[in-house]
Amino acid sequence: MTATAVSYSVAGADDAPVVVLSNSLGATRAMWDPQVPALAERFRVVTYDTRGHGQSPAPAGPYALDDLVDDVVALLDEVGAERAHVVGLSLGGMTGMRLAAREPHRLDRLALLCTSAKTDPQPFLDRAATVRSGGTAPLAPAVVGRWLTPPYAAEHPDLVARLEAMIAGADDEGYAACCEVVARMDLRADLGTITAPTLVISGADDLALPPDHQRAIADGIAGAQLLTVSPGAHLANLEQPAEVTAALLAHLEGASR
Ligand SMILES: O=C(O)CC1=CCC(=O)O1
Repeated sequence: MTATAVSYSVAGADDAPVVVLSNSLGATRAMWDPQVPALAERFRVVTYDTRGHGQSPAPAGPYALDDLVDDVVALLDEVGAERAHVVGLSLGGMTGMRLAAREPHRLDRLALLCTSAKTDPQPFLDRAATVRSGGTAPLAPAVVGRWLTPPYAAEHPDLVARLEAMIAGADDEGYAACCEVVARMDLRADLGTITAPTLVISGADDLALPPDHQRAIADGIAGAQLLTVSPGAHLANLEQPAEVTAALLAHLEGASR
C-alpha cells in the first residue's frame, strides 16, 4: 500500500535535530501539547495525526503496522529529515519500534511510552467491531477512563472533555483499522534487533497497557532505560508532564539516566 500523507505540525528551529512524536490510538497530535514547547527549544518537533485520526486521511483498511511506518518514513521525507528521533506512545510506540527495527538508518534515538510489543488481541478486535457498528463516541468515556487516573480526571474535567472529543473525532473505519493493527502486531522478535538508544516510560497506574508490557520491552532492547512515573495512567505524558518532558529531553540530548 502507498504511504498516506499525514497531517502534521512543525515547531522549533529549522536547523535543529528533528524529533517526531507519534500519537496513541484515538488521540491526535494535540496529546503532545504539554511536551512541544520545551522540546521545541532544542529540537525541530514534528507532531502528526496517525492515519484515521485527527486531520489525517483515513484510507480504506485493513492497515498493517508497516503501513503506519511507511507514513512516518514519508513524513520524514516530506520535512527533509534524513534521520530523526522518534517518540511514540502506545500505538505510536508500536510504530516507533517497528520503524527502529525496519528502518534503523532513519532513526537516532527512540522513546517509547505506555506501549507494548504484544497485546491480547481479542479486546481490540471486539473494539473494532463495536466502533464499526456504533462509532467511536460511545466508547470515549471508557477509553479516557484508562488514559488518566480517576483523581486526576476528577480534577481536570475540561481535559477529559477534550480527550473524549478527540476520540469521537476519529474516523470510525480508521480507528477500527488501527484497533486491528494493535491486535495483529507482534514486535517481540523485533526488540532484539533494535540498536537505537531507547528510553521506555511506564505509567504506574496504566490499566490499558500495564507496566509489565514496558518491562518486557526494556528487557528486550539492549541497553534500554526504564522509567516509571507515578501516579500516571495510559497517557502518562499528560498526567506527569514535567517529569516526562524532562526525561525525554535528557534522553534525546544523549544524557539518558
Ligand atoms: O486505547 C486503549 O485502550 C489503549 C491503547 C492501545 C493501543 C493504543 O494506542 O492505546
